[in-house]
Amino acid sequence: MSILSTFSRKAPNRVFVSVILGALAGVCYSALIPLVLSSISPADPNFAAQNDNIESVLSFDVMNYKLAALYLVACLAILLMRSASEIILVRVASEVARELRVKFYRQIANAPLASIEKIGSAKFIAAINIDVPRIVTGGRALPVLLVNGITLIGMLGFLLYLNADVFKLVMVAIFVGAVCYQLPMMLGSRIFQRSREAEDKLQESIKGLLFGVKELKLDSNKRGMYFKKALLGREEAILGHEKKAQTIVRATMSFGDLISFFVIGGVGFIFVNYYAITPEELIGVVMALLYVTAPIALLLGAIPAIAVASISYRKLNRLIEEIPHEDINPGLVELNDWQSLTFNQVEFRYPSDTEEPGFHIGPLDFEINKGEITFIVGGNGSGKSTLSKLLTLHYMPQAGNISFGENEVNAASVTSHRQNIGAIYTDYFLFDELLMDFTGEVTAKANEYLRMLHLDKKVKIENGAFTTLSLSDGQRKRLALLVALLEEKQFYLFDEWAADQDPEFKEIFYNKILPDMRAQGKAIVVISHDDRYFPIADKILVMEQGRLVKTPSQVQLPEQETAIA
Ligand SMILES: Nc1ncnc2c1ncn2[C@@H]1O[C@H](COP(=O)(O)OP(=O)(O)OP(=O)(O)O)[C@@H](O)[C@H]1O
Repeated sequence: MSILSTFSRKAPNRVFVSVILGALAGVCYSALIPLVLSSISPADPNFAAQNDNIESVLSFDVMNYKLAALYLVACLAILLMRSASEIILVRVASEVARELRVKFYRQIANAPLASIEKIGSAKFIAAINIDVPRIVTGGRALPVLLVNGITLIGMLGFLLYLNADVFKLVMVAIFVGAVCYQLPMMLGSRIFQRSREAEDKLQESIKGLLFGVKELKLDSNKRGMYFKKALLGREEAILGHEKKAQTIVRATMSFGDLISFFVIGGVGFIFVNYYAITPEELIGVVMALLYVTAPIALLLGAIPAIAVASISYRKLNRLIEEIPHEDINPGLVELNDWQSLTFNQVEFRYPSDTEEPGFHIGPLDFEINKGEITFIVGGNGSGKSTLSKLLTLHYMPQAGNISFGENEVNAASVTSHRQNIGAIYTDYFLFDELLMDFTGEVTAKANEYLRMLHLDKKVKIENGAFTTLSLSDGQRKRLALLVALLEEKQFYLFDEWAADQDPEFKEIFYNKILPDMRAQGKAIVVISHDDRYFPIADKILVMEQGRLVKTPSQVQLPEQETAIA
């Protein structure tokens, strides 16, 4: 079983001990009935001597005290071994959950950006929040399966010892019962699978609700339609699947519970008429069959959790397989100093799921120099953000090459080149922690930037973290700029940074910060529609339909050098 193998890969020794303890608990369980029966059976040769075999323990008369002591020991052994088996496996399950999540974090961090964008965040969140806990729940049900499975085997052995014909009857009943049980269970499992697929889509809708709550609140009609189509529609679909699957599973489980009573009835009312069976044997058989109903019920109860866990396990593994590992050297290599970043015949195309080919960019040829400010301008959808991801090495060229000075960017060096790049994208993320070594010098600089960006009254930096992120959009973006500046990179890209800043901060950004950075010898690329500030640029690249164009058709450029494709 794949879940058990995951558990045993994680902690082979502990899982082995858990299995052995579970098995021993099952053996002890199955020994309880024979012990009681041999104590009270009149057919027992010791029975006659039982009255002589009474001991007083704690002022109670205990008949057949040796067997009683054995019974007590078996009970205590069951208690200890079953608890230990379950505790061990539950702990391993928690560790497996943590490991699965960490594996996932690493996989996401090491995946190419294009793959993460294609798969979409909802699927990742669903996997972490739905599949991992289900796998753990399924794992926790394994000891139940084990203890009760062994008990069942033990009791079957006891039945064989009591009466071979009854044993055969029970085996036939188990076979027929298992077939009748498995078929609907498989159907239920398939419906659970459909429900799980629907949950991915629901996560997407929940994301829409959270991120689009402002728009939805403004328009009741829109909100109603969103609830109906995206949320309730998908909820209904999941509910329908779950109800169907649970009905099948629960009905099948109840049928499974009854199998042993059918067998008891069959033995008590029919079997006795055809086969010779002594009353003592009959009592033993009926007791064993009654006793076995509880393990069967527990066994059957554990199966749905394990079936659901298996579905989640497969789903998780499929997703893990779907996330490619970026085939690059994760280590750092020595790089030569560089003055220019060069694009040489660079081309990139988005993959497409339709007949229509994905957006294509290139071939692009240009240089970005240190000590210069380069603007990238162009209309919506012209490919500026796509180019920004090529410039910051998240997308790799599918043709042509990118070099920093003499160093061509390749799989061996890309991680090292990325260390030299700082960027604020349009969909930037602001971490509340400043993830850097905080020396006195850095603190002084951070405080200076806070003052310059008029944030010193709003935010402080304490223990390497911002005291608050409850800020306006413009203020948050200024904090992102502060972080970027503190990182002291050689090459910076700002994608529409100033778009939501008021004139005062636009002025500071374009006429103070950028020129200061240029004076420090940084290479700076600014994607912008702020044509008022185009004069500060040393070079302007104009994008149109994925290409650099000579004549800007959508933007009015100042009289200045325009870089050409
Ligand atoms: N992740 C993606 N997968 C597939 N196609 C994409 C993806 N991102 C963008 N595109 C496509 O690439 C084209 C260029 O988009 P891009 O975001 O680069 O333009 P842009 O110039 O930055 O536009 P804007 O000024 O509106 O931000 C668009 O037609 C878009 O459909």
